[in-house]
Amino acid sequence: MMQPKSRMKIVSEQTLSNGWTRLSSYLLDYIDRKGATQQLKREVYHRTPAACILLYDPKRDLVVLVRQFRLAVHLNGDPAWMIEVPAGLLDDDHPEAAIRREAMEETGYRLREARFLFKCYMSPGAITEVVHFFAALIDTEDRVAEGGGLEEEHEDIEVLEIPLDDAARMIEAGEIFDAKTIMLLQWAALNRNRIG
Ligand SMILES: Nc1nc2c(ncn2[C@@H]2O[C@H](COP(=O)(O)OP(=O)(O)O[C@H]3O[C@H](CO)[C@@H](O)[C@H](O)[C@@H]3O)[C@@H](O)[C@H]2O)c(=O)[nH]1
Ligand SMILES: [Mg+2]
Repeated sequence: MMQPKSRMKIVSEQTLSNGWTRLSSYLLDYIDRKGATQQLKREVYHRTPAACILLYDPKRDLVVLVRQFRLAVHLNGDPAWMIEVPAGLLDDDHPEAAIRREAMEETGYRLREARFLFKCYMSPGAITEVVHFFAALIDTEDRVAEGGGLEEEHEDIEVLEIPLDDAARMIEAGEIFDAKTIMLLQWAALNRNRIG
């Protein structure tokens, strides 16, 4: 069998846009499974890595979620003050350091242990972004600040504390419709007895 690397060669890359994130267009020589060479054009959005976290309080049996405005969701005509797990870009930090920082900035919770679960590509057809998933147990006394996001970045983040069962129902009701959030809530439901 042909090695995957020799089946694909990047012929050219052109930057289409270089704003907040770079978007580029590639030409590839690609050898398909039958051995025929195809020239493919692919556009890629170069997003940097990110991390997200399930914050679960076993005593109160609740999760800490955040609500903020998401323009892309608004443009699709969906309710745009989206409920999500805390998340953020790594900004060159190690994933665990980054998620500790984001949890504090967004929710005011200082994490004790943060457990790495898995990493995922959320949209591998076009976006380089890989998201590192974490879970942490929290308690009321771990909330040492208000959260709400960084003023200098104009973040306007509402902190929500929602019983895990209610959050699960909100997925079914279409009130929670962010992929990373659904994945972590389902992980919590599957592992409730082991994490509590
Ligand atoms: N100026 C400018 N600022 C931006 C732009 N896009 C985002 N920002 C700012 O960049 C910061 C990003 O905040 P983070 O907490 O680091 O990231 P996030 O937006 O929560 O991202 C997480 O969720 C996204 C949606 O699920 C994910 O796409 C992302 O990878 C990550 O998981 C915010 O202050 C936001 O306002 C932009 O185009 N221009
Ligand atoms: Mg964020």
